[in-house]
Amino acid sequence: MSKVAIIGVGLMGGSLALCFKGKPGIRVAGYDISPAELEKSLKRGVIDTACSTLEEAAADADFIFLCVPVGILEYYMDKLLQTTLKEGCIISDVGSTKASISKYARNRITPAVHFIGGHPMAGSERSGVEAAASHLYENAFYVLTPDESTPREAYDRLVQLLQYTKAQIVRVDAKHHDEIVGAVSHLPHVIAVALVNQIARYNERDGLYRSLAAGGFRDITRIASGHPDMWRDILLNNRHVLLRLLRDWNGEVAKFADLLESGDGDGIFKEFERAGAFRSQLPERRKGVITALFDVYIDVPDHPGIIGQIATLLGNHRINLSNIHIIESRADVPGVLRLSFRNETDMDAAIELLKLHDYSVQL
Ligand SMILES: NC(=O)C1=CN([C@@H]2O[C@H](COP(=O)(O)OP(=O)(O)OC[C@H]3O[C@@H](n4cnc5c(N)ncnc54)[C@H](O)[C@@H]3O)[C@@H](O)[C@H]2O)C=CC1
Ligand SMILES: O=C(O)C(=O)Cc1ccc(O)cc1
Repeated sequence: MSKVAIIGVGLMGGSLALCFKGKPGIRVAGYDISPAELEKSLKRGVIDTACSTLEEAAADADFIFLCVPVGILEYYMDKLLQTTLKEGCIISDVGSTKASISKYARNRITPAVHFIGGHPMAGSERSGVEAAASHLYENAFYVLTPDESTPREAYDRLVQLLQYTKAQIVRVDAKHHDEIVGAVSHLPHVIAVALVNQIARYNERDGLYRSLAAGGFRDITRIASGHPDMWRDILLNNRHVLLRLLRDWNGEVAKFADLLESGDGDGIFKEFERAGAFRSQLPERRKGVITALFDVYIDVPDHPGIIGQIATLLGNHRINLSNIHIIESRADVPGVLRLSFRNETDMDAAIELLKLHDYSVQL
């Protein structure tokens, strides 16, 4: 029997637990600071055992996953190293930054146990065990950051366990991880928050801003709704990288201001052309560090109750919708409904079902 201990059974920890629970020879124990969250995860069948202390969860564990906010990872690392751990135990984490916790662990870990940092690059703006899902990591990248002192055997053992997540494991140096993830995840979150706050300020003078920001603006700024506690910790932890990235960002914005000031249409054209060319090379339909929504559009006759019918149809087939939005609905024009799913499997199942019920579906 292998024991897996999940410390912090929220969105990420709960999703990992769901991947492992019920697998042959695995028992999942959970610990959380919030007894209510822990009770919820036990009721939902996310963990086998709810532990009231960290020590109880860690005792005899073969794997321990720290799934708590980045700001308290070091505290838990210290606490774990003060308890009696099983020989060969692997401690990992799911924190969004990797350099500081890896360095912290390297300086303290004893030879009998191992620390291998991890970052499953999938998630959402939601939090808590209610949002946990066994498919969260499917087809996503899962970064592991072992260093030269990590025994091959321990790394392989962790990779083998993580096969249950169906994620693609990639090995990356911890500092390199923080630079890249800083650029493709942390910086976009800062920009989204700043942009939303800029518009919110204008809206104080004129409420039309909020009305016209519906739809596309709302979609492209979805990540601004991330959990403030979690993002405070991430940004502070990666602040040296972010300060550099923000200086570069200021440069990009200043370049646009210059082009506008000098009326340089050719320059503006080239900026869009360059961005479009790089963007077209980005992998499509692959889970990245910012969650993609899988959208389909269907023409719907304008009659009351249609949204309910579609939602019920999908619900009856256990297809999870993440959003539903009417794009056009006037008495004389057929409406277009946009259905958003969190993964390709749900989207494909929905397309098949809707076509079967004679809806006209477009991607
Ligand atoms: N939310 C996301 O999309 C992603 C988050 N991460 C990382 O995963 C980690 C966890 O984030 P989420 O699962 O999203 O958060 P969450 O809020 O859903 O879960 C965190 C859990 O930790 C518990 N917790 C908080 N303080 C604790 C403490 N002192 N002791 C024990 N438990 C405590 C909370 O009660 C909660 O159940 C963070 O380090 C975050 O950076 C990584 C990838 C994606
Ligand atoms: O909401 C989204 O799409 C995210 O960006 C989720 C997320 C948050 C933190 C991470 O370290 C990785 C992914």
